[in-house]
Amino acid sequence: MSEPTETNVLDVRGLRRDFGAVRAVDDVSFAVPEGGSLGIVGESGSGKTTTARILVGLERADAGDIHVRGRPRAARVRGRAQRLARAREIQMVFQDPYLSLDPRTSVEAALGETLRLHFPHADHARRVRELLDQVGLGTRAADALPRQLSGGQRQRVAIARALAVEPAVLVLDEAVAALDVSVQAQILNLLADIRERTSIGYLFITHDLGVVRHVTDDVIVMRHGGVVEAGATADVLSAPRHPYTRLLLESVPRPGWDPERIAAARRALTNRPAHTTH
Ligand SMILES: Nc1ncnc2c1ncn2[C@@H]1O[C@H](COP(=O)(O)OP(=O)(O)OP(=O)(O)O)[C@@H](O)[C@H]1O
Repeated sequence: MSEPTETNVLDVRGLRRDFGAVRAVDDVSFAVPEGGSLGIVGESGSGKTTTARILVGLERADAGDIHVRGRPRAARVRGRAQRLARAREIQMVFQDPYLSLDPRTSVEAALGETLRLHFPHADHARRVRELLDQVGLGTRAADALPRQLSGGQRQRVAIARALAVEPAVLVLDEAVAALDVSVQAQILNLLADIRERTSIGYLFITHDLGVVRHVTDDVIVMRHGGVVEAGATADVLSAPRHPYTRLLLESVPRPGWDPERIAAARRALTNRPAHTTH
């Protein structure tokens, strides 16, 4: 893999994490160019979330390194200034914004709090309006509490709060999985618009190949902690090379979907050694 560069907002090399005997993340490497969008797909337990948690600093890596805009991401931080600088590198949006939004804090107060922490001297009222506008929420939403908003609106608030920090990379961990299909489409369109207007890089962690197809340029497929296939999304989805990727694609329900055939393919795959690459 090439050296970390400043034109890549994110470079990850040789990431590894063991939990006892389980190798949750096994020599995982990838890069996200400026303004790029990478999908990480794989079934439950394949190591996607652990990878994301290492990136944002919720979990430590046993090996590997992470560069943001060509600079090494510190494994440990000391003090407030370093912690804030680190948060400005990578922000994460989770599946359930209920868990990350304080139920007693209005949208405006939540955004204001983040802005005060990171940009104490800026004009916060103006920036709150800009952020609400950027995520398609009118200023009327400013006074609302999380419970007064729909799931899609809450996710817009979570995205606005992440953007408030002006991060280099936004990690979206199953960020649309809990939403209705039509709301999902709205949020994915919103994220695509934001990407067009900024140099932010996206990392979409998802089990949903439909999401990957619509919003990522490149994709890596994870299985048992390792990367079994990587490439341009269009190529990987139209001509998958690894049997596991083919199985994932066949598992997407569609007309003519045959559960028997998928079960047989799954059985065949289970008998293969876990770490074959092609
Ligand atoms: N804190 C932990 N302690 C022990 N094992 C863990 C821990 N976190 C994850 N694992 C194990 O690591 C492996 C990868 O889990 P991970 O959650 O990263 O997968 P995933 O692909 O994100 O799955 P999901 O979509 O269900 O979140 C699994 O075998 C899981 O049981």
